[in-house]
Amino acid sequence: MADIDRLAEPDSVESSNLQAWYYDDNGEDQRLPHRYEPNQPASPEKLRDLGVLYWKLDPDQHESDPKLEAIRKKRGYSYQDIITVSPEKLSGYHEKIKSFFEEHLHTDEEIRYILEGSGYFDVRDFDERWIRICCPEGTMIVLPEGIYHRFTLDQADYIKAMRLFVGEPVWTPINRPADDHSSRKEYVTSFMPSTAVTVT
Ligand SMILES: CSCCC(=O)C(=O)O
Ligand SMILES: [Fe+2]
Repeated sequence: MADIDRLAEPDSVESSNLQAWYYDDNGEDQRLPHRYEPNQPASPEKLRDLGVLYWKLDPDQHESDPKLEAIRKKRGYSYQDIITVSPEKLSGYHEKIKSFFEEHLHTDEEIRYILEGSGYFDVRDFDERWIRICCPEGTMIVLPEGIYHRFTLDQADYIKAMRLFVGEPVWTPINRPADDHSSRKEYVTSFMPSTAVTVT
């Protein structure tokens, strides 16, 4: 394997220290962890099967990180900017926070690298359950095109994240229902177990 491929390889199921769990929809503040009692962890295999990729990186190195460079090059991430989400830093904070938490998909990958603070991405599995992915500082996460998801801050109310994109960025959310959208159909065909083609 070439060096760049090796460097750009997502964290493996074995090496992952990502925390994810099934979301207890108990009506409480979205910023709370929403773990079941007892907790129901979602495994790295499960996230892999849903097409979610992640890396643990060193945010102190983000301006000159060979690993980040390798990921950008390998995956064609030509665009990057930095977004800070907090009541003080983000204009239109209340509307944006609300729209981030509406269940939606995108016509491209959603790529975020958490430089400071923390938050939660929730992704839908194929049994219609939410999986909450804890994203502390240093987490780089890729949600595949067409996956239903949402984002919330946690109770610290602060995240600073790098947003990456292939080409000119399109941040538009397509709210659910979007089952007939080509990005959704493509996602379902690629990742939903019952539609996977078995060759015997
Ligand atoms: C973690 S970045 C803030 C959220 C966001 O940009 C999004 O959900 O699109
Ligand atoms: Fe999104």
